[in-house]
Amino acid sequence: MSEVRLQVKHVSKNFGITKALKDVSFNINKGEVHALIGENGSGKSTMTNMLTGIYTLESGQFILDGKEVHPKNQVEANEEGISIIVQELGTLSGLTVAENIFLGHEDQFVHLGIKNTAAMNKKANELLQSYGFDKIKAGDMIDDYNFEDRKLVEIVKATYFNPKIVVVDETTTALSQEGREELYKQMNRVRDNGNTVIFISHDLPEILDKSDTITILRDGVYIDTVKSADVNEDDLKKLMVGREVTGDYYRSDYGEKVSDEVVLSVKNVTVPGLIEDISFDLHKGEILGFGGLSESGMHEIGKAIFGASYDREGEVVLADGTHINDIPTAIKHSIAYTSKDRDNESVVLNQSIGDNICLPSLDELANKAHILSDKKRREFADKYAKQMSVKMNDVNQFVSNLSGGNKQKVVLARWIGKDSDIVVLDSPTRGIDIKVKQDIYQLMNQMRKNGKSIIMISEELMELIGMSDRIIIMKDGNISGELERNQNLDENGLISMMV
Ligand SMILES: Nc1ncnc2c1ncn2[C@@H]1O[C@H](COP(=O)(O)OP(=O)(O)OP(=O)(O)O)[C@@H](O)[C@H]1O
Repeated sequence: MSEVRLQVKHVSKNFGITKALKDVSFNINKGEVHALIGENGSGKSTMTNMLTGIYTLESGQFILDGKEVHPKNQVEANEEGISIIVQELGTLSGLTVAENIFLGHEDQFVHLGIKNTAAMNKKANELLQSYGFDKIKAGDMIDDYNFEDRKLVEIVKATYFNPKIVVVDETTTALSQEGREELYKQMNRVRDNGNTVIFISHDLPEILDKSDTITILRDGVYIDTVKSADVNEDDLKKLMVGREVTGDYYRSDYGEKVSDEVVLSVKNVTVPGLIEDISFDLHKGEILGFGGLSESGMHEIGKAIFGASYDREGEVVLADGTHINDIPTAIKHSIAYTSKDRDNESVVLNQSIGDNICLPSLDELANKAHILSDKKRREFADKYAKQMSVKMNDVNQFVSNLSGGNKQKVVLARWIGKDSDIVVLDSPTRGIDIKVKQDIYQLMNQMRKNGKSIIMISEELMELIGMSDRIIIMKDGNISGELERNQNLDENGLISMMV
């Protein structure tokens, strides 16, 4: 019999009229990776945020190794032996790598009121080296590192002190293949030390492969706890959604000819240090996929097209000869863009769902006197929020209060509302549950059939293979290969061009 590490007892949490968790009880054992799954907004992060002191526990109990814990913040949670790697950026700008790793635990480096920065950096460098993250230097500002490397720093921060429970909240889809492997390695290490990982992910094959036990939540209600070895993907889908999930997931067509009409040309584009002399054409009605490792430069392609790169050289030209050099010109000429760094670059967190959805469409929605009525704003936002199944009370709710997947749906709703002709999607289904993922794939397929052109940049090799007419693979800032849509493509074929 495995020993119980954490008892979740009658836990409930309300946010205003939203009942995020309703009387949830279950146990988590020592020495296991325990997955927590459920659709967007089902209460997974609310549960783990309370356990890790990010939210306050409203009613119910967390019993850790037989003792009730009630952390009021993350530092207190760490002291109880609980840590978390969050969905979005969990490191703080303006601090060094070492300061981030030891945030809230600097006391160990303070003597007679003076912080010994050299000692802190030395300890941090030793840790980074022991994880094999030598490329990251303790004394550097965290801002000098990209999203992926900052996640690696978070892994160190959350695991170096050998905690009893590490929560990994929807982190893997923010990482490239190499980053994921690093994370899995650390998750296994935690488990092999007899400790516990609470693992949140929407990737069901990954859940089945990496976890020992799975607890399912639906609409804030506890559904079941099962052994991973006893279930398959379809069982999990049914438990999550409450009914059989059927129908095509990805596109099912092969051999359809893509139009020769070029809608956008990228010519000799260089962003110093990131991408070098990149050229390609995008065709009408085409889904063009971009894959690669984190340092490959593929995420910069989206920014470069949208006029959002600093120091870009070369040209991005539309079929009518318009040059895209800045974001307003891109939006004016019907280009849409969603960034991988959702909270910093895609949504305006401190604005409502309605404002976020209407943002690029304000000109079209306003009357001749440039006034936008509240009714019109609400109707427009409501229509597209509902089309994307955003789980919300109403469109006046702040985006900062939405679950991660629902924030992503708002970003997509904005651009569907705008009805752009060229849509650049960086990591479009990150953090999105299986049902909405299926909707998004169908939507992309419909957009393609309607003559829209899509660039999809993704770490998800299966979605690249499943959805793209053509896939460009990037490596070290250059194009390392190109593949046409065909039934025989597999992940290994792509990976061989990426590494
Ligand atoms: N700070 C908050 N204020 C108001 N409502 C919130 C807040 N945090 C979460 N909620 C709501 O609680 C519900 C559960 O959200 P939660 O983030 O726990 O879902 P989740 O299962 O983690 O979803 P996802 O898979 O999208 O990350 C949602 O309806 C969400 O909008």
